[in-house]
Amino acid sequence: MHESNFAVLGTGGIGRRMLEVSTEKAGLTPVAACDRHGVAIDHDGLDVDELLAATEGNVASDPEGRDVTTDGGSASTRGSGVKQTGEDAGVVASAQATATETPIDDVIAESDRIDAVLIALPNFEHDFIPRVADRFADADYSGVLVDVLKRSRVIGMLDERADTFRERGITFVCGAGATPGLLTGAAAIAAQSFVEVEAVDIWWGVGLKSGYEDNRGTVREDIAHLPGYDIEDAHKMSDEEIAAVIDEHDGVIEFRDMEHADDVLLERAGICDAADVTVGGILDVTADEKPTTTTVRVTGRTFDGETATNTFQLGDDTSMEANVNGPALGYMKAALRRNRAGEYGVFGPAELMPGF
Ligand SMILES: NC(=O)c1ccc[n+]([C@@H]2O[C@H](COP(=O)([O-])OP(=O)(O)OC[C@H]3O[C@@H](n4cnc5c(N)ncnc54)[C@H](O)[C@@H]3O)[C@@H](O)[C@H]2O)c1
Repeated sequence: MHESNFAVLGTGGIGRRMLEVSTEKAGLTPVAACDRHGVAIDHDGLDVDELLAATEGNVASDPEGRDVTTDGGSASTRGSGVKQTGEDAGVVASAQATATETPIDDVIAESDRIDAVLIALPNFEHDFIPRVADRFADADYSGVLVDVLKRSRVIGMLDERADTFRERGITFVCGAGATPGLLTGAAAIAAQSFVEVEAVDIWWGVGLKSGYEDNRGTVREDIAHLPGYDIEDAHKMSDEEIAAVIDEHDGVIEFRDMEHADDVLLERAGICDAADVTVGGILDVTADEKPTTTTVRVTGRTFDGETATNTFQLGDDTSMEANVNGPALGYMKAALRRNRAGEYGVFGPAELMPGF
């Protein structure tokens, strides 16, 4: 088995769990992790237990540009037990980390010794992740980049960079979380029974009571999918305003017709038209139980003229973190194999599945 090392950009709700899950995957050593305020790098392998203990209840997820104090908490989060700003916020609380104003550049400076980079950064500017990828390419990084982004429009921005990635020897896997990611891959497999796919319906359920504090970033981004909001609104809203939206829905928010990249990722793999894909779901921050079972339905026509629906469901006891991070690391391993074989460019999760 090949041993590979990797870095995590962003140690928020997702990135922290990425480090934790990686300790259960074979042949992966985390060697770098950063957030907005700090960076930890150890080419012999980070002490994940220490890093997780130091950052427990201490995620530096303060969205850029909002009013924050420097005394240990934004006005809105002080007293909530979640330390989001200030000198010891986030990864710098770990003995392995140092404070820095250039966390991503600090990882890039070491990237000639890093096989893969998992990007678990927020997506409040659509081109943020593509621009981060540019910085790696500009530094002549050669290796794997994986993101867990959600928005359809970002895939095209990455595609525009595919030639550069190929020149540099970068294998980029985009949209490799749960949805898009795990569920997109499941749809690609379910489609194999058919010669023509008519519809792909993705319906997710997330119960986030105990995980809410750690996943404020994701909840904020989800609110941008509600009618009347966009990501700029969600970015600028105070924590109180976010809480007010959640309260208006009694803590249970239903989303319809979300701009999730499952659509363009299935189209680019030749499975169906993007217009035939719908994504929606229910987020419940009042309970840990999923409010609805996460289900993928793929309807199509078989070679012998039947129309049928293949259905894939997640177990109700699998958490959002399990369904994002297991697949992200799994797709990273698939990308490492491709990278070693000299396959470079931009790949979606469906392209790493059986072909159509
Ligand atoms: N595809 C999926 O199924 C799925 C599911 C959940 C979350 N996500 C995505 O995962 C991403 C992360 O979500 P989260 O809940 O962990 O967010 P979060 O706000 O908790 O964490 C973001 C992290 O990025 C760091 N960060 C922000 N700007 C930075 C910068 N300029 N330089 C260095 N670090 C920076 C923050 O300090 C924080 O550690 C989001 O984009 C979200 O959409 C995808």
